[in-house]
Amino acid sequence: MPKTPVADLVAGPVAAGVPKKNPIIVADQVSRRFGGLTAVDVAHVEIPANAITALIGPNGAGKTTFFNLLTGFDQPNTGTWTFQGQDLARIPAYRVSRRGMVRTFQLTKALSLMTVMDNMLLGATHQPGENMFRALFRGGWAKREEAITEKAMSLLERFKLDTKRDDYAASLSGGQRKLLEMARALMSDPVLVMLDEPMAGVNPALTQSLLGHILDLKEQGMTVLFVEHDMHVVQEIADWVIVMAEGRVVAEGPPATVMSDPAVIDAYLGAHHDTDLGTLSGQLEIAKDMESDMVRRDLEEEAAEHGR
Ligand SMILES: Nc1ncnc2c1ncn2[C@@H]1O[C@H](COP(=O)(O)OP(=O)(O)OP(=O)(O)O)[C@@H](O)[C@H]1O
Repeated sequence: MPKTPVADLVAGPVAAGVPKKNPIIVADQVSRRFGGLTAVDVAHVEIPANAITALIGPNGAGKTTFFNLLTGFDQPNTGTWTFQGQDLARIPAYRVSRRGMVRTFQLTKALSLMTVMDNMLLGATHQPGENMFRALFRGGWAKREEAITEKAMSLLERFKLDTKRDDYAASLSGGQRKLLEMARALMSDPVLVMLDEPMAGVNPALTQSLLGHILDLKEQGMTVLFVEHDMHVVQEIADWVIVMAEGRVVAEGPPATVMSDPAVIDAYLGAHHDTDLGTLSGQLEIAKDMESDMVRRDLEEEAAEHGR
């Protein structure tokens, strides 16, 4: 899948907050404070439709909090945003997903104790317009269930998880869990897929396959917004990169431009004074550090969850 040319994405000079030709999300003055800490303070940002956008930034920059706000899992102190032109601020998460905006999570303990197939069927409850009671009253529940199961099977085949359908999600490897999260998200035919660190905890054998699946989403007409620490991944698949630091959007642009932007280098400087930040390889070194941190945390959490 070729990268989308910058000229097709932006409707102004490349800079933080630049308007997009075809924005799927437009956010204004979005802030979230935790006590005295301002975790998110985004003046204006637009996410381009039908493209893959990476949201990057040092640890604690506010990326996950911003994701949580956009998807209704957290409430802002101030701000408004639209999704496909519709006001979405303060709409609860389950309604957000019905409108076609889904996100992935690390699988929670409860979901780990369900089978792979049950996880998929759970994803279907977020179908746009889907409502169990409505389906029952229409008398088409059995048919509907059959169709949902078929859809789940075909997605599991696509993600090479079909042989695991009756296994508990807890028994999957870190990478397979990521695939399951993505497959589950697709059960609701989303317009926008938001992936929070899709590569964290994924071993190299599955990395290429995951990248391929993300590129496929774009090819199928979906928009992808993902948080990622691995700059190799960002370089490889992102059409556009948005950089957050201390809650703000400090830079935006195509991957190559952003990586050499002084504001981005400054944003990463705090924790890494010794690294040569003037070069891409220096930045990649930082990214690898951060990634291994994420991988370690992910593995520790997984081990703690399973009492291993
Ligand atoms: N529920 C919370 N209560 C208090 N502080 C929080 C809460 N959630 C996030 N924070 C703080 O808000 C800031 C932004 O955190 P956030 O997790 O959004 O950053 P991030 O960019 O996603 O970081 P990372 O790359 O490490 O995941 C951090 O200082 C964090 O400690």
